[in-house]
Amino acid sequence: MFKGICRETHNGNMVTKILKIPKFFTCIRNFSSENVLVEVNNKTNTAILRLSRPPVNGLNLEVLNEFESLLSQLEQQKVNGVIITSNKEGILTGGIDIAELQTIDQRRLKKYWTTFRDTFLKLYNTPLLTVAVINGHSPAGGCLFSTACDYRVMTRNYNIGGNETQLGLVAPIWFMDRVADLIGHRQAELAFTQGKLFSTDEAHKLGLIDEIVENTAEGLSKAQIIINSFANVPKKAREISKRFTRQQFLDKMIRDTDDDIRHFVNHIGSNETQKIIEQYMQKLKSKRF
Ligand SMILES: CCCCCCCCCC/C=C/CC(=O)SCCNC(=O)CCNC(=O)[C@H](O)C(C)(C)COP(=O)(O)OP(=O)(O)OC[C@H]1O[C@@H](n2cnc3c(N)ncnc32)[C@H](O)[C@@H]1OP(=O)(O)O
Repeated sequence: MFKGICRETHNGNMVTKILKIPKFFTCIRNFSSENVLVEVNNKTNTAILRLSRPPVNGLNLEVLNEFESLLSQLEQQKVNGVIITSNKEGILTGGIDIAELQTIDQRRLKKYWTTFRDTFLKLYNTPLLTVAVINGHSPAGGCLFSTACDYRVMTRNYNIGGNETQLGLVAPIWFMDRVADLIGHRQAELAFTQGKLFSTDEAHKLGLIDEIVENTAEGLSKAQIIINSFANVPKKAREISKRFTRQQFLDKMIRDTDDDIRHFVNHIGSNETQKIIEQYMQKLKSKRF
């Protein structure tokens, strides 16, 4: 017997069921964590990771730790590809859970930012094939994490980009670098100085995303097609090529670790930024944009 976990919503409550599935019939391996649902299709050996942290899949410390650990498990299992999406159509993630930024405790800020960077690096650096199915809004941290994937498809009529400047915050330089890799330096400069969120169409025209899809189902099947298209590419050569094309960015990010963490702690931990964050949270709650 194979044990799987199935999570369903009944009358608004999340219910977790332990399933006993005869090995012979199993086509899904399922090892979800608290905030990230995972299923691996035994036939295609492809994993789908669905962010599942109501209300907006905010990236708090727990989500980041779970995500990083699940990716490590999938690397060990040598899956053929990983598809990253949201369990809630309409929002990939609202980015960093702002509650994590509402502190001047330097040790907490340092811990959060170290984990945030490590999780991004894990995704950016994984030898696995990764496809983001952006099935909803993807501001700030959400956009950043999707740029770490090898390929991005996005459903229509949502927004993606680095909006930090609009909030009175400054995005990390490596987010700017990564976006510049995809859309070019000039467009990245305009985007970050304005804190611009792009529509799906705009993001596609610029190259921030690779393809537009109509809905999550089409996104998932498109992602599988992309993963399949690598089936005949020698695995080792693909992995080394991925590493080589990403090496320069990686080296810079690692070289700048101490400066980046210090800037984050000083920037977010200042009373001035704390006021800005507090005001933004109030606006968000009262929907005054
Ligand atoms: C000077 C040197 C500097 C050096 C480097 C420093 C580096 C600094 C790094 C700073 C980086 C920041 C990156 C980020 O990710 S910041 C977060 C940015 N995210 C956003 O601005 C998104 C805000 N949210 C939205 O736009 C919308 O909520 C949504 C995601 C489009 C969804 O809209 P929808 O209408 O469906 O839902 P609501 O708006 O009603 O939201 C539902 C409840 O969720 C709360 N919420 C939303 N987003 C967040 C969030 N990111 N964190 C925490 N909470 C969030 C919202 O308030 C609602 O709560 P309520 O039900 O209690 O009212």
